[in-house]
Amino acid sequence: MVDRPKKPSALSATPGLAPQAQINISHSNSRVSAVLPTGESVEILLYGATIISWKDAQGNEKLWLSEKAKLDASKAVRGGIPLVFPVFGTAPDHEATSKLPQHGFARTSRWEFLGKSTSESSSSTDGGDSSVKLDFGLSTSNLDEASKKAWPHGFGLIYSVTLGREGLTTSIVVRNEGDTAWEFQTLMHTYFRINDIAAVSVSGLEQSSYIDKVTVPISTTTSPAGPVTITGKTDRVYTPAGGPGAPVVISEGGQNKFSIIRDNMNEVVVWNPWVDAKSMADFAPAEGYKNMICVEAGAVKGWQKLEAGETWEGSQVITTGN
Ligand SMILES: O=P(O)(O)OC[C@H]1O[C@H](O)[C@H](O)[C@@H](O)[C@@H]1O
Repeated sequence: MVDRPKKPSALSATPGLAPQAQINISHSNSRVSAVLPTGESVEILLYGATIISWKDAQGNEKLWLSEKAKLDASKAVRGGIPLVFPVFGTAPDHEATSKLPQHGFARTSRWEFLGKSTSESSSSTDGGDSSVKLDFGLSTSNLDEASKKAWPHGFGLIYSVTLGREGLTTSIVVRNEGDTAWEFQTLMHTYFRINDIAAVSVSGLEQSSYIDKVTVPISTTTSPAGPVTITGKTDRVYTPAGGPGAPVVISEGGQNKFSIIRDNMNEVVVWNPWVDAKSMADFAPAEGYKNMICVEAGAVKGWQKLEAGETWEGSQVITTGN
């Protein structure tokens, strides 16, 4: 027997063979998932291009998903990261979008998976992909007849989900593919999973103007100097004073859990339905409002206008831990 003290053992010794992110298409071509060699993972429904799971290397879920969320394309998903476009809420006074359902059609339309556009390899000795980017597309031709009729504009969206070891980035490119100008709003409706809402605080929203959608009538005010805590039904549209580049941080028990920085998304919506969750048919368990907080990056105050042929891009970068 030949002794081979230096037999090749590590794939990472050969850069071309470094472990890659694994992409899997499942559930009759209706879901896409990606797993990094280090174990982080993300799962996306083509229905709405809704991210329904994001786990760290240890398998800990980062997003809250209702136990009664519909994942069969019958209703917008309650949890994960639904994508709002071209209207946030409803806009009865904005004629061009007034016929659309709450939060528009992007979250209830079937997107196309455009594939893995890039992956980055780590240069460290453990080798392998340290991130992977998945692209999804939606354009006028993908819409059902009702949506086309309600919003008869030529458009194209590319939504990119980048899974990394440190976090998750979502970005959207909006393009006017028609021959007249139109306006839109967009938002990434992230449901963060937390253990106990009573221990959660959100910083980065201090001394910022916000619209309070819970008061009757809706009011606009400026937040105090301290971080935001949630002690009842909360539905606010903040324009953080620090601008998109200043992090909005969700802490629990004094520990940073998530940090969000934004590009071109000037607003941050903070939503927790509190005990109203009990009257939402797809919200389960009813006490689940204690385990979630929506902190949503968006461009939702006023409208983004695109002339024919123009594009707009917005994104959020979510990192975990300190
Ligand atoms: O129930 P949905 O249509 O998914 O909306 C859920 C929530 O989305 C946003 O956070 C809005 O600010 C809320 O007013 C709304 O209740």
